[in-house]
Amino acid sequence: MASMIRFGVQGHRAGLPRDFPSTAFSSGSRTKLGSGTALRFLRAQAESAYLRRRALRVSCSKSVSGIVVKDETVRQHADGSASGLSIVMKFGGSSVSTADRIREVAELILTFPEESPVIVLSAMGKTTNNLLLAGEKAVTCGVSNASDISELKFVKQLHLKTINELGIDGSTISVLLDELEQLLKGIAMMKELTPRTRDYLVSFGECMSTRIFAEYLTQIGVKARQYDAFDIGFITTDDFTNADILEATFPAIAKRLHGDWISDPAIPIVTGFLGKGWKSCAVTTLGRGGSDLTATTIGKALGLREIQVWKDVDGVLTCDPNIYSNARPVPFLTFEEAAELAYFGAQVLHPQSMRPARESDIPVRVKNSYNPKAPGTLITKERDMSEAVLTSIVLKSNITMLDIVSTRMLGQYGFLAKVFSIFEDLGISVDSVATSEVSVSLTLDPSKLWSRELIQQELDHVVEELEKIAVVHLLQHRSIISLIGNVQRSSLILEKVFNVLRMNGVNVQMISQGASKVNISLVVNDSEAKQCVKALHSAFFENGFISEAKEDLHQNGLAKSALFSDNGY
Ligand SMILES: Nc1ncnc2c1ncn2[C@@H]1O[C@H](COP(=O)(O)OP(=O)(O)O)[C@@H](O)[C@H]1O
Ligand SMILES: N[C@@H](CC(=O)OP(=O)(O)O)C(=O)O
Repeated sequence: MASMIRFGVQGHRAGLPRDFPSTAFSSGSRTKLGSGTALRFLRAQAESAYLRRRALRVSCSKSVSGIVVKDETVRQHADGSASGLSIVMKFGGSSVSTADRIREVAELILTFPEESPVIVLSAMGKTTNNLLLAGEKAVTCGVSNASDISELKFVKQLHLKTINELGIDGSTISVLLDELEQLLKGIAMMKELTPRTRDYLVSFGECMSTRIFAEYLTQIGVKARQYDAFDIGFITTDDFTNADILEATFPAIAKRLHGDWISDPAIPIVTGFLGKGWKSCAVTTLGRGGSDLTATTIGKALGLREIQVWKDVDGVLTCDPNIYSNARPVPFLTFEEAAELAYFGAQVLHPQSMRPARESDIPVRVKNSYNPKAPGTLITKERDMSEAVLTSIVLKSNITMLDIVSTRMLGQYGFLAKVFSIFEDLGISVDSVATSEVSVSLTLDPSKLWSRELIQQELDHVVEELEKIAVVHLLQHRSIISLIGNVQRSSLILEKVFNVLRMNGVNVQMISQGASKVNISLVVNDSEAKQCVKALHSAFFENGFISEAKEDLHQNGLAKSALFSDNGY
């Protein structure tokens, strides 16, 4: 077995200071990594750890000439970088779906020897979906059949096969798999799957993937330490299945990760998606895709240089590639644009994930773990908008829309206030709104619910309440097409949009240009939505629209001096 990199061990080698760590990397390791890459990484890690320890010692020493060094070190401490942890790299389920993928991700991390990353992992492949299905089946299958649930078998087989192929000790995973089976039997016995149990159930996915990855790194000679987010200070609300991170999380995780690294440096491997409810002390989850939020939270807590989220696509794309394969990468986005995009349905980022990054102004890079050379998307506070027109088109389907018309006469004040107080009382939030004095059209936000669909009972209740003050039309099976871009140029965008939609025989049922300045939303029928997205994509990104937009900009004298590139985003 390969020996580990050990920081701070005694030993003196030629040309190095007495306290320089000895770095060992066994040539007999089972790893497929190029030994050059791994050695470079290990050596750079050892060097930077040595320099860091030295800097810390210097800052504490009375004989230091000048306080600058000390101040600098203290500042670095405050923003986390003195710990040497410089970036956070999050890998989603698709990036760690098999043993081969885990090897490739390990190699990818080691190709950045100058970085000391915190790693955040999601569950392997489709494990979360399988665990959820297994839980649903357990409710009705009976205790004696729980062990035979096909999704449980699949999850077991995937993890055992991975351990086997990586050649790591699987004892901790076997224990977790046994616990998982026991849990499903418990659900079968109770014939009930509460949101709290659901969260505990899905947590097995991340708990297993991170243990496997940490053990694999250890085996190839890279010192790593696994962390369960709920044990290191990820404190959340008790909204099971969709918990919010509380402020106390930031100092808690900084203290833990920073402290451990200083006393015994090892790459932290943290479970994405999970937290601990502040009242219940039970495991919570941050909503589907929540590992992105784990990564940005760690980035903010430690004041890291960059947050990287590694996916299976070349960054944020001009539209969902599953809808239209001509989608292409968007090189730059602002936090605001990325947040709107995520909120309005682009699966690529968790809706809340931009908040910690924006608050701490840490750039987020979306990269492809299958194609690391692709530049990806860089998300920052500001970007040059002089050339920007449309950036991305997002589709959110199966939306419910309400047309609400006041039964009172014109001039009645307080109508909108009443409408929104009903939504507040029922705990339902609203996506897009268009209003007149006596009517309001709005779409309901389904994102707070696990299934992402409002249940009929809730809808009936909303309508019942609203009908006390208005005539209400409930319109289901609608889609919101969100146009993320430079709303300063909305006339140009809308001219094109309405041309395209008219040519395709589509009527827009609601339009909303929000205060955000980056988003115009259109509501159309579900049945027409995908076709609209394709047509809009072709018109904006494929058929010379960018040249038209440049021409328009010149003619209108909005930015005569702006220099245009061929890239029209
Ligand atoms: N605008 C978009 N840009 C990029 N990917 C998108 C977009 N809209 C939807 N997607 C989908 O999001 C997927 C990546 O997000 P996700 O599955 O959450 O990644 P991971 O599990 O690796 O974190 C892509 O494979 C793609 O199918
Ligand atoms: N495993 C969780 C959390 C997550 O973030 O996953 P991913 O990074 O694969 O989207 C989920 O499937 O929701």
